[in-house]
Amino acid sequence: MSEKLLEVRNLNVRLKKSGETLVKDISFSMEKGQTLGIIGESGSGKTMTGKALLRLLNPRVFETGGEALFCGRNLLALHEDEFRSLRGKALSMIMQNPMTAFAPMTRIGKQLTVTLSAHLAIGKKEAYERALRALRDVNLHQAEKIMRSYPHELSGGMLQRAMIALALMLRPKLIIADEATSSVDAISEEMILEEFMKIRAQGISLLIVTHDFGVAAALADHILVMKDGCIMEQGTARSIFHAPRHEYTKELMDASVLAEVNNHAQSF
Ligand SMILES: Nc1ncnc2c1ncn2[C@@H]1O[C@H](COP(=O)(O)OP(=O)(O)OP(=O)(O)O)[C@@H](O)[C@H]1O
Repeated sequence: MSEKLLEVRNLNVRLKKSGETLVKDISFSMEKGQTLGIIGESGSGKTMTGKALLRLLNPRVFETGGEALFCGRNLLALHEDEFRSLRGKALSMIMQNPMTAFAPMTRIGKQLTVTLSAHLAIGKKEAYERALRALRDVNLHQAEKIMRSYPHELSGGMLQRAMIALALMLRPKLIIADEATSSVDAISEEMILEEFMKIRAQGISLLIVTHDFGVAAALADHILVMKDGCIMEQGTARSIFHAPRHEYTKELMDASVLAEVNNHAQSF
């Protein structure tokens, strides 16, 4: 029998001040090893959904309701300490802007080793060796040099890979990736997609937030389509791509194909 990894029930996000609801009682679930793509146009509530699950929304601004059971524990209700020990270890994230994942004034190596030491009972040398291995695993060959570098000394694509290394280091059960390829060039995008494919092959579940049908098509086995904070449709990638039921999904797919063609045309 398949094992539930994440079960989201009636998740909602509201702006405290205006009372506006940005995510409207959405429900979905993920099985172990599954890759789910959340797709929708700008402003549809994809990022809010990912951030709500990771508890990254400022509680002074946003109110989050509903349940998000991760391995049976409600992420939204866990005590801060419990949640912190889960985030990074069992649950990690890859964001659109890798600069937000790293502290700007601390060398990459220090950030990786501190993360490892915070979660595992290992010494400094072991942490250093593991961090090096994690960087090499994502094809960052000059790993020693990268360990000595500050975030601003790396290219966008390299930093994105370093962030993937950081996310993978503790062998999480689930990685939430938000527009992870949006801020890099086409070559880096291709490489990052390859890294995601490797992550999938290791049986780690992925929740991919993207506006790009191409990214979702390359990676996801299940798709959830969002609009105005609601789920318009969800199902296997095959069913969504081959027989979309909703007009909005068709429009999104057409827009994505058009963008792809335009990108291609610009490269000539
Ligand atoms: N800090 C904020 N304060 C108030 N409203 C916000 C804030 N951030 C986002 N929103 C609103 O929440 C809604 C959902 O935004 P969200 O960022 O989740 O969209 P998205 O689907 O991820 O789009 P994009 O791909 O452009 O990031 C939008 O209407 C947006 O204007």
